[in-house]
Amino acid sequence: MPKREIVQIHIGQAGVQIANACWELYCLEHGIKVDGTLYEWDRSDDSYSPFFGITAGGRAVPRVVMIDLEPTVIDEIRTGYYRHLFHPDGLLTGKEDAANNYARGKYGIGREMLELALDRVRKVAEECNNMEGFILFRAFGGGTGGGFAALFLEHLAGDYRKRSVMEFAVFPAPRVSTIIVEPYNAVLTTNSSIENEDVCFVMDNEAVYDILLRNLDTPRPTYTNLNRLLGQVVSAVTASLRFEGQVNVDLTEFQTNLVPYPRIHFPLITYAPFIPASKAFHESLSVAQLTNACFEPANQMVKCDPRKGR
Ligand SMILES: Nc1nc2c(ncn2[C@@H]2O[C@H](COP(=O)(O)OP(=O)(O)OP(=O)(O)O)[C@@H](O)[C@H]2O)c(=O)[nH]1
Repeated sequence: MPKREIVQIHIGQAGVQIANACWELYCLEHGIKVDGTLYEWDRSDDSYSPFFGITAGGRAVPRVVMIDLEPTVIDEIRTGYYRHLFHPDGLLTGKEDAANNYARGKYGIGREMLELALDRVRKVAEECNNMEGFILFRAFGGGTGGGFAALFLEHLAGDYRKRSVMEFAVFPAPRVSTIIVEPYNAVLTTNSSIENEDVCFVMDNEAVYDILLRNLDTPRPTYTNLNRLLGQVVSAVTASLRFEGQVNVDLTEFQTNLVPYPRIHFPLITYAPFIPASKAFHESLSVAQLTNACFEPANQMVKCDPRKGR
């Protein structure tokens, strides 16, 4: 039986910038160089195979499609450090963004991009032998991440009915926001997420910002810092999909274990330990300490109070 294969889809500015951090980390974890060649190819270790395909020439190619309605963010990848890693067909851009407008992303310019986006996903999916599902990354508050992604998800769920869809989404933060209409976009897009996805992990920038500020000695966190931390969390969540071990699971098991009712599928992520680089070599932690830390509100990736149920 071939190993499971998972296609990752990054939508909108936030989705694509998080992709930078995630794929950088996956490459480091699996010993893959910036051009896709492997540092030491141990044929018995195929832990990269859920996320990377391998060409006849021995190069690892990420199973990924990145979609944005405007070109600048993806152009940075096209010209950046990892430009040789990604398949050019997996990078899809339009000319204008959705201007933070859900309707523009869903019914306006987003609609024109839909067929092409689904086609690119189909191309990646057809190269798999045992595709298990999709992992989506986006921001609920953007016009592209909210509106276009909602439209895209409806069609994706229709085309791949039996495949799991898991998502990591940036949820609008309660107090800091760059876009005034973010809450509207998020509410509108939540419905598509409830209907068309199996599990959706939400994170908010305010919570991650506070973690960087308080626990990781980062005085002025930038999007790169936020995304690297999110990348770390995504890597930890997906480690059990990639590496062999007792907790090796597939995408459907995530759903079985974490989702009590199909429509209530927004697990809260907490992470531990957060240790700044300066202290990393001086700390030792027990399982009990780590477990307790996971129940600390300061370690949550979303600003909310679970005791109040919201
Ligand atoms: N964590 C993180 N959040 C981001 C990043 N870029 C934007 N955001 C957040 O994403 C939300 C806005 O969504 P964007 O992804 O910028 O918008 P979009 O989906 O590209 O939509 P349009 O710009 O309207 O086409 C805001 O809450 C931003 O704070 C990023 O690189 N990392």
